[in-house]
Amino acid sequence: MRTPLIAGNWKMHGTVAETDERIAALLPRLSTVDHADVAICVPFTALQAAVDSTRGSQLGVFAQNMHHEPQGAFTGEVSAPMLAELEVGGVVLGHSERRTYFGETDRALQLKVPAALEAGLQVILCVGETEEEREKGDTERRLRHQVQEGLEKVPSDRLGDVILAYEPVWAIGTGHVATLEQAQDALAFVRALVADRDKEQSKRSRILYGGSMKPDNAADLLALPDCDGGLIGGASLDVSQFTAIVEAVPRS
Ligand SMILES: O=C[C@H](O)COP(=O)(O)O
Repeated sequence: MRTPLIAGNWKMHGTVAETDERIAALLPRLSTVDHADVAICVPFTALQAAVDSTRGSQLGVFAQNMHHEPQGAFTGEVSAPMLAELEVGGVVLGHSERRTYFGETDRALQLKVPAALEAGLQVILCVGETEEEREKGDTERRLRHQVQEGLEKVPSDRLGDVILAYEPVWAIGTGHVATLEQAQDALAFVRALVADRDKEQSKRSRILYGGSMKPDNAADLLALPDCDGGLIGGASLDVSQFTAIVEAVPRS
């Protein structure tokens, strides 16, 4: 009932030329994929090229950030209507790198998430604890805060439209993937937090795992009961690895 999503977060990788080249290699390998949604999240400067070269294909294109206001005196920022005008399909919000390096706050996300939905964009809202928070036993407290704040201004009937990505910060780019038990516990906890707002909507919520997902661990993670896909960083830059992860999605 929930279509799995495999989203490749390219982060700050991909000139226009590299984007065209990678998409050209990727599309033929996705032509038989009908069991999952697949998307790439590319830098702002590559969005137009990515939209143009994926038009009519099953590969979606997401941005990696946006401002909550539709326009205004916010030098260097890009708004949700601007992304929608480019025919970008969605946006990643609250990635831990934005929280850590660029001061992204839960309060800002409270405004960004509904603004993106309002503009017709899909949203992948990232949440996850640091290593220190996990060691202190604060994982659930951290996730509760991030999920509740991020969804606070989302109307109840749109809650299930928000894709959540559980990404333990200590697993991102480290090769140190969460155990299956850690991942399932956190994914189920995130779904329960949505259910606290609206149980029916929580059954629609797609919840992804992210953090060192690779071809050799993807099948086990993607088979977890509350795992509806993956947000893939490093491995998404390699067409063979990314395709292998898409192929690892269970066919129901
Ligand atoms: O957005 C993706 C995550 O940060 C995961 O990155 P990674 O697969 O390189 O660990």
